[in-house]
Amino acid sequence: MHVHGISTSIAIFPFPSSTRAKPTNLNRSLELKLIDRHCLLISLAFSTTPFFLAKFETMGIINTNPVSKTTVDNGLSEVGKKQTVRSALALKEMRVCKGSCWIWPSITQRPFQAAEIIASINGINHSYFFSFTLSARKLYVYKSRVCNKETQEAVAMATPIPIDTFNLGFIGAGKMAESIAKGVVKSGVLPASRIRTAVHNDASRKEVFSSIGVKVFDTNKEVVEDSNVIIFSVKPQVVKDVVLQLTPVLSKKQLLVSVAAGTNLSELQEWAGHDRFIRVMPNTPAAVGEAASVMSLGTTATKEDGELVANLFGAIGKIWTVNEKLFDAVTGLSGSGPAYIFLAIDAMADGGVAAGLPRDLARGLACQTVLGAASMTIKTGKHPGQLKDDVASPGGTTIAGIHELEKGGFRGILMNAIVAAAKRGRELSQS
Ligand SMILES: NC(=O)C1=CN([C@@H]2O[C@H](COP(=O)(O)OP(=O)(O)OC[C@H]3O[C@@H](n4cnc5c(N)ncnc54)[C@H](O)[C@@H]3O)[C@@H](O)[C@H]2O)C=CC1
Ligand SMILES: O=C(O)[C@@H]1CCC=N1
Repeated sequence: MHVHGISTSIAIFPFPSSTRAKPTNLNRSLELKLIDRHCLLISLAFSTTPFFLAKFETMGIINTNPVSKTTVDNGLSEVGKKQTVRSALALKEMRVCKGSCWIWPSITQRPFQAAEIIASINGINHSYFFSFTLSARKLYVYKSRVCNKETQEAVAMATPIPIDTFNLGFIGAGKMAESIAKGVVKSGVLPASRIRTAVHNDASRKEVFSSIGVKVFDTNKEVVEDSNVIIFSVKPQVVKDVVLQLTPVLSKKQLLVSVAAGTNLSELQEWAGHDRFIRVMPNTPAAVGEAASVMSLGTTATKEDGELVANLFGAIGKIWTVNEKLFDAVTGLSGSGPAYIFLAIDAMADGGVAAGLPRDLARGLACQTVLGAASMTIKTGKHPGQLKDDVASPGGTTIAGIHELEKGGFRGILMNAIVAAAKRGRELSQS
């Protein structure tokens, strides 16, 4: 977050008066901005642009990483440290951090080191440190928790979700929520007592969730008020209304997640007035710990938020992080995919029955065959075409079966199904 439009006056402190009078690149390298009565922004401009990066490297103020100048660095040089000390002393002189003070170093090494120095000189307790990226390469010091609404929001957004005690709430007690809840409880990653939901019209859903041990409220509002992480698991057609209805009770301390197909992060964030959002596309095998999920982080979801969601969905299957533009394709493949395979299993079982097998045996064989083939593809890492060749003996049974599948356009049909589902996801996002 940038500190939008609340600059009332600017004071540049840590440099000798001669340089203060006539700003140079050097004195712009470290400045304190008084951004309101209680808030200060320390802008470490020497790391903001490649131009200054190069400039201050030449001046010997910073040590940049020879490999990457944007992500990792070697920390402050001795000169840079001295500058930071001067800046910290100026802060001390101003008594900015007397009492409480919040400090946000950004993710790179230099601001973090500078934060350490400033904290130590000003007696800021480390518990007030947030490794939260308010701005890629800046450092913010706030005198009090509540400088103004924006600061309050920044504090809330920087508040980590309590990993060991957080409550998980589902808005929409449907099939997908049930699969996730069952999987999460079964995996042991979260006890049922920390999961909440509310039933809407269908009262039978209450029993389904209660039997898992999930706390079922009467209203969505109660779910929101009692949850740190909230998963929107209603249908795409109603997700907008549901989010809008809950916006007044959402807090920026909460992490929001949506599993709705065809609903973009930008829309979700706008409706919720809340950027701490993560979009996930799971699938129902979550219920048995075998989900295939992908996720994409919203604007202010933190690295820790991403880890929390990855941990949650990782406990009920596999999860990948992808660019959000891939979501419709993912929805067509893995989101909807279990249905294609259930259809295939059913059809294979029917084929077995047609060939003379008892129904139970036919279904068991079909299921285990699908499971075995998927597992073998993953475990061997071999191309599925190679594995297919290994099954099909010359002039044998398999190639006779494959011949029939190919005549019916088996592969093309499956490909079309995924493309059609992806297209439908795109349509939903545009409607
Ligand atoms: N079912 C699946 O395999 C997958 C579903 N999804 C997504 O998950 C979401 C939910 O899908 P399903 O669970 O299949 O649907 P579902 O119809 O089983 O569940 C939706 C639930 O939301 C409830 N609901 C409706 N209006 C509500 C409101 N105003 N407040 C609270 N609850 C309300 C309904 O009563 C229903 O129980 C959808 O957005 C879907 O795109 C994503 C991946 C896979
Ligand atoms: O059919 C649907 O729309 C949802 C999304 C992915 C799976 N089920």
